[in-house]
Amino acid sequence: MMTDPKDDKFAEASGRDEAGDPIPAAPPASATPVATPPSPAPAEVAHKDAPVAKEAGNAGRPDRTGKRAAPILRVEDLRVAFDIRPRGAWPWTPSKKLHAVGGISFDLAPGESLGVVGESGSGKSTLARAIVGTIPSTGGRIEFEGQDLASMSERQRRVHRKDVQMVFQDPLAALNPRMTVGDIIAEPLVTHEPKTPRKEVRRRVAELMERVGLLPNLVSRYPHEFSGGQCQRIGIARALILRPKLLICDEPVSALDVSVQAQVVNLLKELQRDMGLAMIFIAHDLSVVKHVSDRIVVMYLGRVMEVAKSKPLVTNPEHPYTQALIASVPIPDPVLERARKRPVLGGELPSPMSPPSGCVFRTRCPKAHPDCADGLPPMLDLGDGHRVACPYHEEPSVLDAARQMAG
Ligand SMILES: Nc1ncnc2c1ncn2[C@@H]1O[C@H](COP(=O)(O)OP(=O)(O)OP(=O)(O)O)[C@@H](O)[C@H]1O
Repeated sequence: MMTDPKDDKFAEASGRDEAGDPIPAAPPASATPVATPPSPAPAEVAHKDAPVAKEAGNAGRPDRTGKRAAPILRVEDLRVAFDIRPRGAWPWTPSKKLHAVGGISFDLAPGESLGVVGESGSGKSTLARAIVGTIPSTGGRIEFEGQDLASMSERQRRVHRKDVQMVFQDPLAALNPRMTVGDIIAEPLVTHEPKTPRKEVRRRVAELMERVGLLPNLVSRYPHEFSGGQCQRIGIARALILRPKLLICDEPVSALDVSVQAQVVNLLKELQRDMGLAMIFIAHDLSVVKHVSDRIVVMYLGRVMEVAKSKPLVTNPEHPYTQALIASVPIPDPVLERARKRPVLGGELPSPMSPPSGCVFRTRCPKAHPDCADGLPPMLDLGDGHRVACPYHEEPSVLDAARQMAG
């Protein structure tokens, strides 16, 4: 089973998280161009008589009194579709709809960290952009601090843009090559709070550079003088300068070397905890997501397949898709990896222009039943915030089959 710490690419962890899992270690710094200081869907059509969860989410952590905090973010039956017109088509040719997000629901509590995993094309970035407000939703509702995003006034939108910040996948591409690092980090502050005295701007930039592990005296350098990991630290500092309440990290480490990935993952985890940030951490790699997330949402073709706290999701996944994702995580040791037999997720992700009827995963599901084509599977509540969109989740796990194959 992939959750064995030995199988994990962060296995050289120096400590353990509260779930008892190893946390990624900060490996020795790789050669870098400049010095870095020591780093400080609700059920729609149920086709079984099964208990149905109202939401695919769960408003976050209990506070000291045991009460659950009101969610900072509530996503309810969110849909995002794009109009697609074939290249070279006549202007009057009717466009087709590409359903990138097809009815997603979850909650996020203040200070909670939520992982979102799924293959490329499952709608993760579209979900992120809809929450930030850079693309409109075509259905459902996004509430931030109780305010419906779609009906916000211009003033409320400005506040929302400050409170919700993003860290992007390609750090170098996300930074303006003509601006100094100091100006890049300061830009959101100067734009949103233009009356901030220059001395205070400089102070906050220096403080953040130090906090993310960059020497403040590099403030006048340009992005090309930094390594990929350092550029991502610059991107993180820029995202934090407005002291946001929610940080959305969209594949923040996928473009980085594996050794640097662990450093950046650790940094994000530390910042999230120390600053009490709510965080959505998007990645296709479950072994990265589990280290930073209190809970994980598993997406497939624009829909939620499973939601649970990180530990149970990884050790006891219920949905065949989650099981297949876990079974397909490679083992870093090439000998063990060659010896391992694992069920490979067959076929390609279907086109979101014409998704399968019923359960969208059924065309690749090793457990598919004929009635999976009949209607959307119910989102079943297994207790403790664990929800799964599969009425056949109690059948033997795909992972059990993998273990048997491996002998
Ligand atoms: N602006 C757009 N116009 C048309 N289609 C889009 C647009 N943005 C995304 N899509 C499509 O929506 C679907 C979901 O894309 P999205 O980028 O959200 O997935 P993802 O899970 O983030 O994948 P990746 O990990 O590759 O970024 C894909 O089929 C993609 O081609």
